[in-house]
This record gives sequence, structure tokens and C-alpha cells, in this order.
Amino acid sequence: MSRYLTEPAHTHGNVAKTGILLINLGTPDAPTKQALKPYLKEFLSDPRVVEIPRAIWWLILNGVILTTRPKKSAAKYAAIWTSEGSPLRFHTEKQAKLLKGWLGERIKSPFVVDYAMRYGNPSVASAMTRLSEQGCDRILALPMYPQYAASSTATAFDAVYQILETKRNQPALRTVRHYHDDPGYIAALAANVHEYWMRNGRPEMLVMSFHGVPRYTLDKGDPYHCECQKTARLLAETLGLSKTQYQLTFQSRFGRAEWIKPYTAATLEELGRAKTKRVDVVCPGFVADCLETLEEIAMEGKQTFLAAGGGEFHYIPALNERPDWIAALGELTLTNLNGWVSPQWNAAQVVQHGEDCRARAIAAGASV
Ligand SMILES: C=CC1=C(C)c2cc3[nH]c(cc4nc(cc5[nH]c(cc1n2)c(C)c5CCC(=O)O)C(CCC(=O)O)=C4C)c(C)c3C=C
Ligand SMILES: [Fe+2]
Ligand SMILES: [Fe+2]
Repeated sequence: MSRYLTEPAHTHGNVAKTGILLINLGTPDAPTKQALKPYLKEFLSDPRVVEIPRAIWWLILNGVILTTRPKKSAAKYAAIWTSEGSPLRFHTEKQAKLLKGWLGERIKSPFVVDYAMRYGNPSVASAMTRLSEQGCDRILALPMYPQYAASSTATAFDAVYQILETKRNQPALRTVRHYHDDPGYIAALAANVHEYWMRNGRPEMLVMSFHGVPRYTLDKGDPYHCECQKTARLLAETLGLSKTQYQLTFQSRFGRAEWIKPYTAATLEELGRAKTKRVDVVCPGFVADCLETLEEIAMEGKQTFLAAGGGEFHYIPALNERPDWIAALGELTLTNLNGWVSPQWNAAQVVQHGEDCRARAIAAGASV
């Protein structure tokens, strides 16, 4: 049997169609131990996420982590689950719909916007199939991670490449590697914080908390650390903050290895012990609220800060469906679609292949 899929019969005269695929990390189907186990297994079996030798990791993952973590993680997910399901999933779905609307007002060339989760559902494979079935012969893969990390961005691309490896009739592919310093993204982040402060007043300290990664990834050349630093600096500059008014920290440490520092939890504890009157936390690396922001920061982080003696704690929500963020995402998409889409209907895109069709029919044995 061929390792390459049989494709629908090639037809002539098709208009090029662009598929824009938003990819986020993933989420379980339900906040239960049963749903967490396969989700965590898929996630933590990815060698981009845990780089220790496979045989050793297989024993730790199956012998320890998957016997204890699903229950603990399910309880955390249950605390943030909504009637619409997982916040990460529904925000990503809404972002995709809004992006479609934004682009629809600006381009006339055929396009489709869809979204996928790197782990769990809707999978990258299912989204690629949907795009293919709709005739997309050009794909833009856009991870919902402004800062590039091998454990988030590269593995999202790997999932797309794995699908393409099976295809006989491959679409053209473009990838958006990062947008950590994109002016529209930074402006939306700053406006989000600024509006929050207009409504609620200012804190003594703004903590900008990014998802962490193992320290060895920085030593091995992953640019993630630098990209977080740059986002934080640009956000602080746009807000007019001095270096004493904000701190950059890294959250969500997993496992025993050292991760990039300073850790968010340790910083919140120190700020609490120092009797800081008010701390606001914003998570610029998460463009949608999720477990890591709503539970780890807004609940656990708050508890850590208050228990250590801190005053007031505020979590500033992620960009989610903010119109300025959707516009920034739209501009970013248009830039990366350069030459693929047009604001006008372009008659030249409709190519008549009469002669080619005739040649194909002759090759197939017809007497034309
Ligand atoms: C923002 C980008 C992300 C990077 C980089 C990243 C690296 C990374 N994550 C883990 C382990 C876990 N992360 C978990 C949840 C989670 N991680 C991100 C984003 C990044 N992770 C998001 C958006 C989420 C939330 C998902 C949701 O459903 O809301 C989890 C699962 C939850 C739990 O059981 O705690 C784990 C585990 C590692 C090891 C890693 C880098 C090596
Ligand atoms: Fe993570
Ligand atoms: Fe750096």
C-alpha cells in the first residue's frame, strides 16, 4: 500500500484558495481524570516538550505522571471550566470567527479560517483535512504564540508537516514563526493594561508573567527567553513604565529540572513578604485565557501573594476577543499572505485549462 494518500481527481480551472489555520496548544475534552489522561499522554509524549531519553521518560510518564497528574489537573480544569467548555478552546474558536470576519471585509480572494489544537481536539490532522476538502491549495499556519519556542511553535509546525508528508497533492505552506514585537500586538497589550488601570487604578508593581521553559532550551539556542524579554520591554515602554515598576517572570514550571527564572510564584511570594500594597499580573504570552492564567495566576498566584502578606492582587485578562487584537492578528495575517490574496477579485486567478484538460483526457485513453 502506498504511504501517500489517494487524492480527489485533479480538476482544472480551480481558483487558488487559502486556508488560514490558527493553532493553539490544546486542552482536554472535559475536566475529568478520564479525559485528562489521554490528553496529557499525547502532550507529554511529544519529544519537543520533554527532551529526556525516550525509554527513561516512558517509564516516568506511564509509571508516575499519568497515575497521579490527571486527577490533580482535572480538579484545576474543573475550577475554570465554563458552560462553553474550556476557555482556551472557546476563545480560540471565537478568535478564528472574528478573524474570518475581519479578513472578509478586506480581501476578495477565496479563503477559509479554521483552528486546531496541537494536542486534543480539534486536532491539526482534522483541521488539515477540512481545509483540504474545501479546496485549500495554500495554507498559512499561524500559532497563537507570539514568542517562538520549540516546545510550542516548532511542535505546532511539526504537526502540520506530518500531515503534508502523507499528501500526494501538497498545498503550498507558509508559517508565522513569531510576532513578539509586532506593533499591533504590543499596542493591543498596552491598551488592555491601560484600560484596566483606567477602570481599577494602578498597582505598585506590574508582573508580566510568561509561560516558562526548561533552562537547557535557552542554553541550546531556543530564542524564547529573548523574545519574552523584548515583548516585556516594548510593553513597558509603551505603558511608560520605569524598570522599578514592572518585573518579568516565568510560570508553570513542570518537573524537577531548572526552568528559566525568575519564577512567577517565587516572585509573588517575595512581593507579598515585602508587603507590596497591590500587584497586577498580566500574561502577554497567552493571547487567550486558559488554565495557566485563570487557575495558576488568578487563583493560585493570588493565594500565594496574599498568604505571604501582600495587599491587593489583580489579574488582567488576556487579549481574547479584543477588537484591537483581532485587527493586529488580521494585519499580521495579511502581511504573511502577501501575493496570495487580493482586495479585488482578480480575473486572472481563474485560469481556464481547456488544453490541459484535453491532454489529460488523452493520457487517460480517451479519443478526443
Ligand atoms: C505559551 C506557550 C507555551 C509553552 C512554551 C509551553 C511549554 C511547556 N508546557 C509544559 C507543560 C504543560 N503545559 C500545560 C498547559 C498549557 N501550556 C500552555 C502554553 C505553553 N506551554 C497553555 C496555553 C496551557 C493551557 C492549556 C489549557 O487547556 O488551558 C500543561 C497541562 C496542564 C497541567 O496538567 O498542568 C502541562 C503539563 C511543558 C513541559 C513545556 C515546555 C517544555
Ligand atoms: Fe505549557
Ligand atoms: Fe535572552
